Amino acid sequence: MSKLPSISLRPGDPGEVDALVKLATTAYATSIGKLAEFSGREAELHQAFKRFVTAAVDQIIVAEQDGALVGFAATEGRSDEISDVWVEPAHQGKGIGAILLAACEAQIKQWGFSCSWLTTHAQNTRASNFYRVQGYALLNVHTAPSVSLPDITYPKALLGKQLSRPDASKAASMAEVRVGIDTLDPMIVSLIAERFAFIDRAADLKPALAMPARVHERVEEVVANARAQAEGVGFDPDLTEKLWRTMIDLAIHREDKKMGDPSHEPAS
Ligand SMILES: C=C(O[C@@H]1C=C(C(=O)O)C=C[C@H]1O)C(=O)O
Repeated sequence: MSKLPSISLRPGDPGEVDALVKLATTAYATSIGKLAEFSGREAELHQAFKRFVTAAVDQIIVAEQDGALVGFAATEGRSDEISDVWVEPAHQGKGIGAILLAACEAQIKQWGFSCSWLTTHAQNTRASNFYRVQGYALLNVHTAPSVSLPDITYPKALLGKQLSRPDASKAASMAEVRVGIDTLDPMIVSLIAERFAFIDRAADLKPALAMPARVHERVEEVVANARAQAEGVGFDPDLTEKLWRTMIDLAIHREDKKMGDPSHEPAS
């Protein structure tokens, strides 16, 4: 059985400014630093991080694993913007970023905001995928200066997440109804996109297993699960079944198309 990482969070300490700056500059070099024109500017970047960490150290949330500093995150003052999430490269992919992000979101919610937002380099696909999985929706892509070195501009993705959802029973006007719907739809679309990524993987894997696109027993199992889930939350199971059968038909159609397409290269 694999050992779960024992991550603990605590506020930053003024005595560890240099260690935090080192962590951030190392993580930066392997992400944004590879995408934007920062070469030859390492010393200035180091200074910029040092100024930021020194000024904000008590607002920084530090992650430790077995006593070692493995990451940190920060909000832009007491605001709804998450300005920094850095994880030591050797410790990336272990869920530390998700823990740090959730800690920032909990603070933002506590301060009374209903959304959190952040920017990342638009071509930093690893970061974008991470934030998408954590529930962030892409709001726009715009060109803006680097916070650390403002003479350098690069395409930034603005990502946002709804931290608390509108309550339908409290919507008093059609305008509020529509705000509620417009808040939920981006989340639903993100989840559908994630679900269909698994459908695409099924189309990759099924040919080698001689499995057809439509597996009747599995379809019935998925529909039964959705009906049970609907009943559990007090929603109409028949309506849920209709929605799910339509979605599954679309999924099977997509699998069939991919599997029959001679240009489709199944992943090994
Ligand atoms: C993903 C699969 O392919 C199809 C799609 C399904 C779905 O959308 O959940 C369920 C059954 C399958 O026929 C699968 O076989 O599990």
